[in-house]
Order: sequence, then C-alpha cells, then structure tokens
Amino acid sequence: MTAQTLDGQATAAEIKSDLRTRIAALKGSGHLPGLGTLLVGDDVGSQKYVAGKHRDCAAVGIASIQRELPATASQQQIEDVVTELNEDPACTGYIVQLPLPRGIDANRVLELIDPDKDADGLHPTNLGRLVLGEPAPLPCTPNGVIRLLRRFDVPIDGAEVVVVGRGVTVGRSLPLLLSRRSENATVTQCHTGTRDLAAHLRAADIIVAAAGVPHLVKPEHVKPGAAVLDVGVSRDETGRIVGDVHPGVVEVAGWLSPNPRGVGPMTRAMLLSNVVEAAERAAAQG
Ligand SMILES: Nc1nc2c(c(=O)[nH]1)N[C@@H](CN(C=O)c1ccc(C(=O)N[C@@H](CCC(=O)O)C(=O)O)cc1)CN2
Repeated sequence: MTAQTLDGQATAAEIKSDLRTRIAALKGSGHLPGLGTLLVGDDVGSQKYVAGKHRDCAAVGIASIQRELPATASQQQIEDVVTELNEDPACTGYIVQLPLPRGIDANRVLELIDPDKDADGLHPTNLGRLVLGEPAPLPCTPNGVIRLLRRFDVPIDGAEVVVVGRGVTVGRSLPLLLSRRSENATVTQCHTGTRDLAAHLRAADIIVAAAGVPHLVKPEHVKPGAAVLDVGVSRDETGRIVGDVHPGVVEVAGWLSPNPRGVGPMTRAMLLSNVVEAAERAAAQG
C-alpha cells in the first residue's frame, strides 16, 4: 500500500482563495483585517514562519503589522509591544511567535494579549471557551489538522486517535477539538511519560505526531491503512526539516501528510482564517 498524500499546500491554497473572496466582501464595512506579529530573537525557523505569514497576508489582502525585538529583549519590552498591539486599531488580530527566548515568561505574555485580538487562539480565555464549547478562535495547527483530515475524507467519527505530544500549540488542544461532538473521535494523548507508546500507536486509526522527535513513528508502529499526520519539526545539520514520522510509513499508512507541505501551510491558512472571522464578526456587529 502507498499512502494517499494529505496535501496541505494545495488545501491551504483552496482555503486562501475562499478567504480572498471573503476579504473582498468586507471592503466598505470599515472592518478590514490586519494581522500583527511579534517576533523576538533570531531563531531561523521562527523568522521563516513569520515571513510566510506576512507573504500569505499580502497574497489574500490582509494588512500586515510586523514587530521585532532582539533576543536580549526584557519581559517588560515584550509586554510593551503586546500592549501597543492591543491598542492599535489597524491590528485586528495578532500573534506572538513561539517559542520566546529563555528566561521570558511566555504564559504572562500570552495572558496579556487582548482575547478579542488573539489570532492564535492561545489566550487562556479562548482556550477556556474551547473547553466550554463556546465560540472562540481555534488554535491554528490543531484546526489545520482537522481541516486536512476532512478535506481528504479521512473518517474521524468514532476513530481511535493518538496524539503524541503535549505542547501548548498542538498537543494540549488537539484532543479537545477531536473529542467535540462534531468530530466525535476517541483520543489518547501520549507523551514522554507514556509507558508503551508503540502499543498505543499500533491501535490507532489516526496518528498525529507532534513530539519533535525525529522519526519517532516508524512503519512497524502503524496499523495498515491508518492516517498519519506529521507535525514535528526538527532540522538536520543542513537545516532541512526532519519530521516525527519515518519515511517508510508511506508504505503502510492509508494517508500521510508530507513534511514540509503538510500541516505547516495549514497552520498558516488557519491563522488567516481566524483573522478574517474576527473581522467578519466585527462587521456584523456594525
Ligand atoms: N504563536 C505561534 N507560534 C508557533 C506556532 C503557532 O501556531 N503559533 N506553531 C509553530 C510554528 N508555525 C507557526 O507559527 C509554523 C510552522 C510551520 C509552518 C510552515 O509553513 N512550514 C513549511 C516549511 C517551512 C520551512 O521550510 O521551514 C511547511 O511545512 O511546508 C508555518 C508555521 C511554532 N510556533
């Protein structure tokens, strides 16, 4: 068996095309979307991701506001920029690129974001709304994973899903999303404390690998025909991406997300979608 490719690049392009139309419809409403980003430090991966977010904005017609601070920035300097973005009317939604440099209290920074401008869905109020089943911007990568599964008709209702990882951007919230009534999956969250990861993986209909451990999921861990999504990003000595999923999994899985061009572009598309939805909500309120 050769797995069907869960093509995130093509799916994100479809989503962006739809967003372009919706943004055009907002013209004249006085609620044009503007995405802000705050990048602290010089991590090459983070610089690439933020640059990609602004390229996407230009491509769909969202205004861009870019703020950068050096790796030596203090907690106070970072919080001052967050306060400035909270108050900037041109910035309708924004993100603080993670991870922040060592020594910075990232939770304090996230808590300072105005929940109505939280384009990442990572503010505690919005994560709380997600738990309560209230409308909220959804965390981008988890939402992108679900959109990708739906786009390729991977059965989610009743599926046994294993999410590997418990980080704030993916692992924490993806099980919440997948276990909503609308998705109806049964989710097991695995992490470094899981005693027999291989046994959990072998029983899964869908595996989402977000541990950041190169080639953690090997062909012998995958039930034939299962869907496997590779969210992990490590880099080899040449800077090339090495995912959490061993390349040999393509021979066993029913569906496989490539990495790059799988979940990454979906993350960016879901960010744009959160920004546009917020502008539409504001326009509807007049
Ligand atoms: N504030 C946030 N920080 C981080 C998030 C997040 O959702 N919000 N997630 C990740 C990084 N991330 C988004 O910011 C992200 C990761 C990957 C991509 C992407 O398009 N990747 C490309 C490959 C790019 C490359 O060559 O390096 C792909 O997969 O095709 C976009 C965004 C951590 N931080």
